Amino acid sequence: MERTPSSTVAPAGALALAGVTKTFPGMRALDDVTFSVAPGRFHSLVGGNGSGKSTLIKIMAGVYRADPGGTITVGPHSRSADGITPAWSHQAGIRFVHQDLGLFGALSVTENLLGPDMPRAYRSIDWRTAHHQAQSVLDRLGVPVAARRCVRDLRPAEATLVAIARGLRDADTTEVNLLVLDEPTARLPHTEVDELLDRLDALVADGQTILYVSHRLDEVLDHSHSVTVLRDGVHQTTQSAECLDRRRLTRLIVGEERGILHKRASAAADGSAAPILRVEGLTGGPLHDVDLDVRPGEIVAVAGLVGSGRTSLLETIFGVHGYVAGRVMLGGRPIRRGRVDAAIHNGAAYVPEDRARHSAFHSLGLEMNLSVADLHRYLRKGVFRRRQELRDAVSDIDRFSIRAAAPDTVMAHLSGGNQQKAVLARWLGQDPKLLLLDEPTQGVDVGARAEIYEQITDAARGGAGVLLVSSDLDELLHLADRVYVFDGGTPVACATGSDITPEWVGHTLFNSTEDE
Ligand SMILES: Nc1ncnc2c1ncn2[C@@H]1O[C@H](COP(=O)(O)OP(=O)(O)OP(=O)(O)O)[C@@H](O)[C@H]1O
Repeated sequence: MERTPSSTVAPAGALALAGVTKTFPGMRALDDVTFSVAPGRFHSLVGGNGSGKSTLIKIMAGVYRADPGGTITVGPHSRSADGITPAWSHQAGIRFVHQDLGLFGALSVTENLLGPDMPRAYRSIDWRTAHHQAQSVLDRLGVPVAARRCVRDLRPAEATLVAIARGLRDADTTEVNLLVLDEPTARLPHTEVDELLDRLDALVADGQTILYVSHRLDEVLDHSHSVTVLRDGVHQTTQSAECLDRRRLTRLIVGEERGILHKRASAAADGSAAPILRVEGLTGGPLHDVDLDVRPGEIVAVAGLVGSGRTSLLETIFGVHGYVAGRVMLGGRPIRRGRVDAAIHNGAAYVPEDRARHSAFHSLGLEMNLSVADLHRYLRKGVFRRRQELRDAVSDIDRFSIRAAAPDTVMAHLSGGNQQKAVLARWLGQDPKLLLLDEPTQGVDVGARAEIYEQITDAARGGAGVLLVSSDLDELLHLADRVYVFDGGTPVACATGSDITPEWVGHTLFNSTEDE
């Protein structure tokens, strides 16, 4: 392992990047990025979609090779950025927790923590010692989870803490200089976010350096000591979080010219109009006797904890799943159960939560991903109007601030947030009668978030009904005319207009689960 000369040795736990550049074909993802992080700090790395955050992390992990010229220093270990391998990264004491936690759901916490290092007795596993070892790691790190539990039974915050504990399990015997967390709260219900962040604060108080990637600016501002902002692959600033507020940080991320989110004016729904969506007695899968409706121009939100049936509700309405009882009416007409084509034909559009897996065509170009829901628009007399498709793609790219090298860039080469924007653009461009949106701004940057809210509000203003699932409390408060709280696959409470308050949402969510 290379070492820095003693005069430039960074203190243990510190990170220093100098001149890190990464070029993909047709795209400079990182341009001469230089910044450093002091040891024992909670340091956030923020930036718009496609600004280069993941690329930087992948270089530090040895997944991508940087262009020649840069250097990365972690504690006393230093290496040219184009020479980093996964083995060097591990030896230098960098540990990663990715958004996909990489845990094995069917296995116990102990097995996930110890992996190949499970203690053995004769020819089998010494389970007693294994659970004991795993439990002492969890206890040392203050993770309130029993080692014997099965990972699939953990709440999302608990699972994230177990993934962190796996990264730090050897921190008492080996050097762990840096813990890198890639959007760890993106998939957490808002009720569990504080639990995770409090634990991270405690780790930092014990001296752990954390590099925290997030689009959630309130978390960044409330918990970080310092913040680095990337924009379009260029380092904008590294400064103390104390010098920043939400407005300044937003400006640094999106540039001066982009607006900041404003409160939605008021509900625009026509109370006398017939519902665009009516769900009656819907029962099937986790859903139980669900009644709800959405009127034209109305944004109806569904809140609930993980497992409350929120996503199943949208999937069932869209025909992804069948059901055993009840009915779904779109525009006054019953929709055949389990038929996505019937739902689309009757004006429904669906943006799923896991867009990367369920909605993006990774090997196709961006322009095809945008046009795929309405291909016949481009067919004239049997000829496919390819140029028009590309022109429309250019306009969507501009409208949704999608960062791509070209309109026909392969989808797999877009950043996660840009893939999400593309899927949203695909459906919002259709003028649907009913928009089914599952966590529409998860992983989307602060500038595009405002844009997406405007598009959703515009769709409602144009007469569409919107059924929105969101774990983001601000999003619910900003957009919803009406909120249903789900628990155990059924609505347990509903509030409208000014009755939708953070207290009401929190109280209803917790009380409904306590009653179980
Ligand atoms: N394998 C690849 N091939 C080509 N271009 C790529 C590849 N990976 C990333 N890029 C490009 O590099 C740029 C930076 O992407 P990156 O994934 O680092 O962004 P990010 O800041 O993590 O964004 P997000 O917040 O959306 O996750 C993007 O424009 C992306 O399209």
